[in-house]
Amino acid sequence: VSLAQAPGYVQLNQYRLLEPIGQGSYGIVKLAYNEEDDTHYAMKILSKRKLMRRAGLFGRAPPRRPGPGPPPDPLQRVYREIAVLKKLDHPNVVKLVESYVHPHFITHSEMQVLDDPAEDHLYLVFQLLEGGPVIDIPTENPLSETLARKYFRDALLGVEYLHYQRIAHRDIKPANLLLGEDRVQVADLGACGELAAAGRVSGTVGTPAFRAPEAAAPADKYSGEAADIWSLGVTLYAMVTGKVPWAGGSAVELQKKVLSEPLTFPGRVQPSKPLRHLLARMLDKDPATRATMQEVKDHEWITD
Ligand SMILES: COc1ccc(C(=O)/C=C\Nc2cc(OC)c(C(=O)O)cc2Cl)cc1
Repeated sequence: VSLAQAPGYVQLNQYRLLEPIGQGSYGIVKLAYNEEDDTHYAMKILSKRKLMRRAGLFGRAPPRRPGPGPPPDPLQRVYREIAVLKKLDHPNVVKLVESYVHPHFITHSEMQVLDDPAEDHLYLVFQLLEGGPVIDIPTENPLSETLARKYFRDALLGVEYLHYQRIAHRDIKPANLLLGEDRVQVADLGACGELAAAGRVSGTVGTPAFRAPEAAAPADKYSGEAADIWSLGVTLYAMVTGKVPWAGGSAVELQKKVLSEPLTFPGRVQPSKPLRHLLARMLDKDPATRATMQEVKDHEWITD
């Protein structure tokens, strides 16, 4: 692996790293040009140091959680994410092309992983979805219900596939619904958890405005599928109104609003009656009575 430092750009093997196209708590995503196949890709660059810091692992072993939750070591979690991504194959889930942890090749099972404690970066190469996120919120120009329905149907199929593979996404939001050749793919399994484990491991993963009210509840009440339905509901609300239903304040204050404030449709955008009904069913604060994936798929606004 050559990180040839030519003037102005970084080269990683056959990939030339170009401008940043995505940024988040996970790290950064850069446009990358592959000289071998004359094709552009999305290169997600993770910093091991940042991962360790976010997990507060410096210096002490993490408290071992009971049950099969995701491994606490964030590096192991990323390796697990890579292994999961390599096994997934669905038109509405992002495709991992290859991954590097510069500079030595260590072959783990069927994937090539570079590992070297000295180097801080971990590189994940994805097919480029040139349209980027389906919508950037907040915006005064939300999507029409027709366009939102087209994109949301794709997102539903992608999430249903993850649930079928016993995976909860746990961070669904517009930024993770990417638009490529006229279809939407679900991205970022960085927060995902096995449904079996997710049933017990609630914790505060994901993004506060999109996080289900029960995410702060005792872990036994938490269901990965129901939490994903909630986040899909907030995402659909954002696609058609241009904003999130509850916002502002600290994460704790926001969590309180999500738990206590009713769903409203202020502002000039009044969604259609069927859509308001679907949103109310997905944003039911009680996960036990919230719409299931099947109910959403069969809803009149979706099947229209
Ligand atoms: C304006 O044009 C644009 C074209 C493409 C993008 C873009 O791709 C952004 C993020 N991409 C990703 C992020 C991921 O996680 C956070 C993962 C993952 O880990 O699954 C995969 C991808 Cl691809 C942005 C703007």
